[in-house]
Amino acid sequence: MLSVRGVTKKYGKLIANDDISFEVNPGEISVLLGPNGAGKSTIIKCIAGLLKFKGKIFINGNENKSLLAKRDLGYIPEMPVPYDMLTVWEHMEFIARAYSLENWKERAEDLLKRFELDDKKKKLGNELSKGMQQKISICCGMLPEPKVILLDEPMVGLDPFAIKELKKLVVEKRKEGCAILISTHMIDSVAEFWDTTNIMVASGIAARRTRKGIEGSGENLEDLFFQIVNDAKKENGGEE
Ligand SMILES: Nc1ncnc2c1ncn2[C@@H]1O[C@H](COP(=O)(O)OP(=O)(O)OP(=O)(O)O)[C@@H](O)[C@H]1O
Repeated sequence: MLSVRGVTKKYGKLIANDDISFEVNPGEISVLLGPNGAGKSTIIKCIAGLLKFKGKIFINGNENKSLLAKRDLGYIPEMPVPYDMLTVWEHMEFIARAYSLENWKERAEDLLKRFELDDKKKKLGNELSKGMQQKISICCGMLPEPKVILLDEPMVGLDPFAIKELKKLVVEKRKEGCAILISTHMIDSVAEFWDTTNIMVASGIAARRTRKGIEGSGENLEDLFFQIVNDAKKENGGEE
């Protein structure tokens, strides 16, 4: 389970996350929606332990910067950063060693196959296309079988086959009981499988919904998103 409690993150004077709280339960796919600059990547980086912040974040009950929390956490960043001088297969080996994984080779082979990297095992990180970099980043993030998974704009740069495979993988992970947080602008790309959503506007959470709630009220997630963002803009004196 992921628990974010009262997180505030400032970059100098700019408040990027203002007292953010939410939870993602095991077996739940939660989507973080919001316009550019709303603060989605910042909260994901705070959860991943990459930024200092005020507040508390727990991964399965452990503070996010602890080793126990890191063991349970998988992070697929918005911008993949493969190691230039490691081959695709060496990326898998590196992660396996870093996490002291046992019996990982078959799983690594399977992941590489699913994302069509199995014939590119000898290619170096700096020889990969942007989409291939994103794919290796997904494989690296998933190899340790994390229980809490963060995906920041995961579909960007992927071809339709990889998008389909990633969606399948995410749904499988939900079935296995993982807590999954996906940040995206592409509402369509998560329409089939989201369970809960937090809509971020101007560094805060402007609305939360469950799929059941939306379906019960006859609302549509995309219409709701535009309405909430436009209302927030009006409140802030901006244009609609
Ligand atoms: N390293 C940084 N230094 C200073 N300001 C930053 C930094 N990173 C982000 N910001 C600012 O923090 C705010 C939130 O940015 P963030 O990247 O979290 O938004 P986002 O919702 O992920 O946006 P996008 O959808 O465009 O990726 C923005 O105003 C951005 O300019």
